[in-house]
Amino acid sequence: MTTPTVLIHRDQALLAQAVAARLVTRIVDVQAARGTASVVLTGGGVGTAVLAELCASAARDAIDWRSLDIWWGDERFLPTGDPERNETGARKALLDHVDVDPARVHAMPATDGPDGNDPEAAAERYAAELGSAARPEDHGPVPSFDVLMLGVGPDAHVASLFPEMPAVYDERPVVAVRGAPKPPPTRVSLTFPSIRAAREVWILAAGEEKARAVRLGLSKEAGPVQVPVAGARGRQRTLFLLDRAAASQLPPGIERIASP
Ligand SMILES: O=C1O[C@H](COP(=O)(O)O)[C@@H](O)[C@H](O)[C@H]1O
Repeated sequence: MTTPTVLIHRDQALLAQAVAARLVTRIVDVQAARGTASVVLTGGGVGTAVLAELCASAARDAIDWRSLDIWWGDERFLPTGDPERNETGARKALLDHVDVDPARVHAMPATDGPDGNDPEAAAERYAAELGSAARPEDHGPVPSFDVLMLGVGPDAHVASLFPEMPAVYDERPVVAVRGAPKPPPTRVSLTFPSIRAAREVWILAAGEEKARAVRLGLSKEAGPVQVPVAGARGRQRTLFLLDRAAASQLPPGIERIASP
């Protein structure tokens, strides 16, 4: 697993702008090299703010939107269009405003989808969709995503992998989560093996309430079972992209790069 690099921006607004700019550069670079790129989106405050900033940026036109695969790291298992669904937030902030190929927007199933109110079946369906997109060179059941973004909860959860819950031990690519401590209780989530298949994992956190989770995620004090963010690492690169408040309790010895 890669050692994280920490980048600190002044506040959440600047963090979201900087991550949006970084995302454009990453996608454009990958598309220039390979023709297509893949990103995994996150829900949550910063993740959605990044998409809104990307939508507002003139540089968004540098992306070949039709050659981009869009996946999700987790989803709240609710009906299509529910405002609490991560998909709904992403569509409103960005996807409804750019020329994506609908066949390449891989939303996680909703409760009104083909499996109805069965999150285990929805998880299996999403795993199958990921499996179909994986190529031999990925050497695994999911694609080697070019960028996988994750928000962090104050309890250090990432995607819908909550501390000490069964999903943190699961080796399948996608799991159903029942009884999540943060509403809604029923969710679908990528697991650690799928997250770690990504070439780059970007952890996004803003605000004082995330400072402890960020510190634990960067320290050796606890492992991924207790501190899921500590288990989220990319194959080639792991970035912790923070605002100053979220970075206010970093463990000693962590290399950090700060912007004004
Ligand atoms: O419920 C969720 O929460 C996390 C973190 O959200 P935040 O608003 O505290 O940043 C998010 O990453 C995840 O996708 C979402 O389902």
